Amino acid sequence: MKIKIIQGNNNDLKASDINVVIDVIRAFTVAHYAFIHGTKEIFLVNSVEEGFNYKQKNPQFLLAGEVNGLPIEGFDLDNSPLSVIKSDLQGKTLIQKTTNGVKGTLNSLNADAIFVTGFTNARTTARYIHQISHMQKKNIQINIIASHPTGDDDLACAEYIKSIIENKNSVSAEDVKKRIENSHVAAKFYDDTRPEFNREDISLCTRVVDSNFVMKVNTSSLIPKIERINI
Ligand SMILES: O=C(O)[C@H](CS(=O)(=O)O)OP(=O)(O)O
Ligand SMILES: [Mg+2]
Repeated sequence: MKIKIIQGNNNDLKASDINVVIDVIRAFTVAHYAFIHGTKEIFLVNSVEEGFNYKQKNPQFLLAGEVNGLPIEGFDLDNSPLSVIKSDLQGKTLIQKTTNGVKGTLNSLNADAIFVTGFTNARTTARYIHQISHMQKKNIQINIIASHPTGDDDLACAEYIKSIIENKNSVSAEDVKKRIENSHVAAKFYDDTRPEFNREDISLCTRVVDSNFVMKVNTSSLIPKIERINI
């Protein structure tokens, strides 16, 4: 098995067996809590305009995401896990647009299987990938994409996932949590002059939330979507 960690949301990746795209702060933490709170599926779009166009055709869908980390006028949800856990998302379909996680995923579709995760579901996702990769006969190629180009939050999580897939378990969850909290990406959430960013979001991003599902991208629809795969 070959596992490569790649940073950034705009990589030109060669075809692989499995891609795992990580966004801890905050897109795939949002996605994980959204599924826990009943979301059915999450379509991924590259731009605000694409989101509005898709919503126009499907007015019952909810738009979620950010530009520069901030809420988007006309969207139903921002990119905050705190907002998500306070919302009724039972049976809802979301359309998600974010800077790193969503963009990084839409640029990582060249694989037989694509998973997304934050830290909350990292261990579950890594154990699942460990399992399925050992069921394969061939020497498989796995890319772990830490979607923030420079953020240690996603990189720490990528190293954690890699160590679990390899069954080395050499990176502790506690260390990853500290690296997420100390990453430059997290700083604005602790800055009292930026009340639009809530530190509770980082608290929600740094918990292990055990759940019985992984988040897999379905590329067979016109617009790729994240689905909940029960394991
Ligand atoms: O809203 C977020 O957490 C980020 C944007 S920024 O890094 O805060 O500007 O988007 P994401 O795609 O969730 O990394
Ligand atoms: Mg991020």
